[in-house]
Amino acid sequence: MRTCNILSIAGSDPSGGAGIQADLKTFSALGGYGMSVVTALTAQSTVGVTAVQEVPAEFVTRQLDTLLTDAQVDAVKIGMLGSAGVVGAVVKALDSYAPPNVVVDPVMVAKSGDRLLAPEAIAAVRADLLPRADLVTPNLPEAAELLGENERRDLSSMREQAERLLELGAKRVLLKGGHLSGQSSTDLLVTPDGLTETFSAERIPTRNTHGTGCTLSSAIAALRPQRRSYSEAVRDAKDYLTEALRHADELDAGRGKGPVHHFHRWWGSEA
Ligand SMILES: Nc1ncnc2c1ncn2[C@@H]1O[C@H](COP(=O)(O)OP(=O)(O)O)[C@@H](O)[C@H]1O
Ligand SMILES: Cc1ncc(COP(=O)(O)OP(=O)(O)O)c(N)n1
Repeated sequence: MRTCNILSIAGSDPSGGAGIQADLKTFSALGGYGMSVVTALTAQSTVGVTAVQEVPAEFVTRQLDTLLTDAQVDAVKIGMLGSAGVVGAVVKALDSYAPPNVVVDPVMVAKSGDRLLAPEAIAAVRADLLPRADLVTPNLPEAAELLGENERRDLSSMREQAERLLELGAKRVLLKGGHLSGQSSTDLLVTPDGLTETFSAERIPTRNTHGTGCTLSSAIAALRPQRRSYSEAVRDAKDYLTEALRHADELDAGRGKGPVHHFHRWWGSEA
């Protein structure tokens, strides 16, 4: 069987914990062949982001056209886009090349509190990008921003917010509960047929959670072509992330919130 090509359209994180670097590690660990289109450069460590350098939208288009006129991709993970211009460039490419399995992580603010999406670009993500997503994976603050509502902190309000996010046009919504507290970390998958599935994992007691959102969305993109459904891909992606969190304290990548560990040895089974 041909190895699946998985494309990350995202920003660079020199610390290797999030962004393009996390995505490519995840794709490789899960048996995919990773490709990347860089949308922004960040000067970033485990402590925080000190600067962001946008990639001009025209150059994002050039990267996408050059790659997608040559290679067939089996899934796309979209992360940090930075500006409305880059959102527009990505939307245009999705329309031109119609890649399958588009997973959108609507990255807005890093855990360090630094902004990774211009406030004026949120409207373009809502109106133009979400309707082209097979799955959107917001965390709780991102869901609230997309809906123009307050952040919700309980499962039944999360379910209502996920349903309202579906109305914005994404085919499926995985609302992530990593920002809640408690013994478990629970995410909700809502699909237009009215089904809601709960994915719960042990909450790993570590401060090294840099890149959890990037890792989860790229694991789903890598696994979707290898699984029968989004539900199976989310289940296995969350298992992969939970193990990467469990081993995070083995790394020493800086003084702040460290990255998760893309630990290869345990992973090997196919559905
Ligand atoms: N300490 C933890 N233990 C286990 N899973 C976690 C932990 N923190 C976050 N997660 C999981 O990581 C994924 C990303 O969650 P979240 O932190 O909400 O997103 P983001 O990184 O985009 O802010 C979710 O599946 C969430 O349940
Ligand atoms: C370049 C880049 N892209 C995305 C993020 C955000 O990553 P995420 O996994 O959502 O969470 P934190 O890294 O903020 O914990 C980023 N920081 N940098």
